[in-house]
Amino acid sequence: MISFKHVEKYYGSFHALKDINLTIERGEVVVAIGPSGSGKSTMLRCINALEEITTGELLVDGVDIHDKKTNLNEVRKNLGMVFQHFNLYPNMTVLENVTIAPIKVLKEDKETATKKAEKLLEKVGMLHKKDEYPTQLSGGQQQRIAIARSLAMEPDVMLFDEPTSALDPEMVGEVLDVMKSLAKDSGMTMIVVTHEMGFAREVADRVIFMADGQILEDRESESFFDHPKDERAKQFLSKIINH
Ligand SMILES: Nc1ncnc2c1ncn2[C@@H]1O[C@H](COP(=O)(O)OP(=O)(O)OP(=O)(O)O)[C@@H](O)[C@H]1O
Repeated sequence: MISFKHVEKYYGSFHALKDINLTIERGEVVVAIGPSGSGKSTMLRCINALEEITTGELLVDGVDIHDKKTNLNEVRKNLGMVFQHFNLYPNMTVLENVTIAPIKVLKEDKETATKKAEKLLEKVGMLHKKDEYPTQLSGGQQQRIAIARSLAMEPDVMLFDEPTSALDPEMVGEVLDVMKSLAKDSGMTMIVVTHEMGFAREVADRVIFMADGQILEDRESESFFDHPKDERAKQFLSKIINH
């Protein structure tokens, strides 16, 4: 469903992604880990063309998204993205934040969009806040709403870019719990960039370890955590675990 073939990415003269080859199948939960600056976010952002690739090929459901002729809006409808910062609309209620895109983009009528939004808000434990405004809510609550907002577009794939790293520690768990249930109950294809190793170990089917713009490991999660092969992956894990 997502396929990188020999993808290279430069920012000016800086080589951010080096020969990335990666295939992600429908329903897989893939977690990308690695040191800061290793290219994880860049890789994720290339998938919905928030970043352009320099060379190589990147297919999403068979569509070459970096082909100038591709209608990116169509492709992006199927790719939900949750960022570190939640970017909710501050002047809209929680419910309006979740219904706006389905009404405007998917042309759903208000009643259908509202029913769907309420179900999703219930799923992320935020239905009781539907008439409040984002600024009245905690970071963890806002991030759960951001997840509901993405899901309202009924994407095939959810991309998460360090969704818990801007949160106070006591709020991380509630967001990870929502993501866990999404991974386990919905069969959603998910690609998650995170520093949360417990989450990766528990939820990921596969782990990708990146360093210096390269994928150094791409393996089933359990085997990766039990026996990392790459020296840098070993060091990375031992540093994180000893912290
Ligand atoms: N717009 C940009 N212009 C120039 N360099 C960039 C840009 N975005 C990212 N980079 C550089 O590319 C490298 C990879 O960045 P990226 O954000 O993908 O790393 P990351 O692994 O996600 O790191 P972190 O865990 O800190 O978010 C970094 O060295 C970063 O400074």
